[in-house]
Amino acid sequence: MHLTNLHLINYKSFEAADFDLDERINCFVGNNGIGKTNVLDAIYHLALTKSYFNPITVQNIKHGEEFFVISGEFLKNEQVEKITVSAKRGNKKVVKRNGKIYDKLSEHIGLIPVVIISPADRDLITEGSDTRRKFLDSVISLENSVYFNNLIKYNKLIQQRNALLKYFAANRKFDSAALQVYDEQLIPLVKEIHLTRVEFLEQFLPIFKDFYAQISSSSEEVTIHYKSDLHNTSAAQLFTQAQQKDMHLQYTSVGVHKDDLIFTLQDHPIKKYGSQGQQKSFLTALKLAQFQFIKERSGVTPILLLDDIFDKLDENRVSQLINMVNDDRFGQIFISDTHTDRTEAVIKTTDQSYKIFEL
Ligand SMILES: Nc1ncnc2c1ncn2[C@@H]1O[C@H](COP(=O)(O)OP(=O)(O)OP(=O)(O)O)[C@@H](O)[C@H]1O
Repeated sequence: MHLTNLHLINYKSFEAADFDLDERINCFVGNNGIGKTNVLDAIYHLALTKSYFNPITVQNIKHGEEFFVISGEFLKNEQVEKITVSAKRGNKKVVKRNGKIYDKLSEHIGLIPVVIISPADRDLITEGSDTRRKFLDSVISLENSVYFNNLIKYNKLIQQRNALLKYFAANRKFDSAALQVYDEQLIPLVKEIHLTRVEFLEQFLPIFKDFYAQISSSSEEVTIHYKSDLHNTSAAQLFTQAQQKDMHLQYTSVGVHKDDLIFTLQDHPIKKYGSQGQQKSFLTALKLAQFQFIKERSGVTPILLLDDIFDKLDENRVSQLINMVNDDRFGQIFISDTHTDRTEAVIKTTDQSYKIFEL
């Protein structure tokens, strides 16, 4: 699958732009702030119906304009898929597939698999546990709709349970039986979500470690620990034990919405002890493992968006990375970089067709 052309109107910094794309490698080069990342983001937007960098739709409309349109033609299984995403101030976003408007944007997810590797991924290391859970959930959900639906049910029940705890506090009462009605519905969901996460990580971890070893060409030991209260305590016990605390806090303090992933390098948290290059290598390996996982499960090779990829990596890691993507495992790739010469020199070492767009 690949994108053959991309057309933008009033998308972020672009008034109008057209790109006829190469089937393999496309590089967008130019100075800081020129719009390289915006092009990659437009492709992400076409695939996943939202921006990777700014989920607030109106803020993706060019300043002073009323609407944006992104359209692109993908060639998938020898069929053309024309996708259009448009948004007008004050109106809902419209996504069309071959001229037909989707009733629900979620119906589009999965048609065009895309993986982005960007400096913004550092949030996965620096930010709170919800960022890492979102990543974990998005990778699993893409190929497991039961998991996705369980998560939706679970989150709804937690919201309702929290509302009940607030009601108890406001009315100075406590009804353990009413709380248990929620706990009984939550318990099987907690068990399933926890088990799916454990099983997923067992499969994902070796792929991730393998990519890290390739990029770093070293024996630096990296791993991902799945932190969860559910490893040692049953869901039923957890909810019962936390009842008093939850009453006091007025929210549910235990459950799979408190799980986290701990990223380590040589057994130490990478957040505190990893260099910038090691952190970038870690995140790149994480995203490439996501790529591999989606590819294996869906049978479709995702489009790979490499934003500012050469920044902070030493020459050795850059060349390892390029060696890796110069492989039949990968399909169409988009790269953004500030240096035309550097990009061209690196890309020329591959035996792939490429186009360079100077912005
Ligand atoms: N809604 C918008 N309307 C107009 N301009 C916008 C909008 N949103 C973002 N921009 C502009 O887009 C530019 C950023 O573009 P982008 O992030 O693609 O740059 P870049 O070429 O990747 O830069 P760098 O090399 O620094 O990463 C900024 O100048 C920003 O002001």
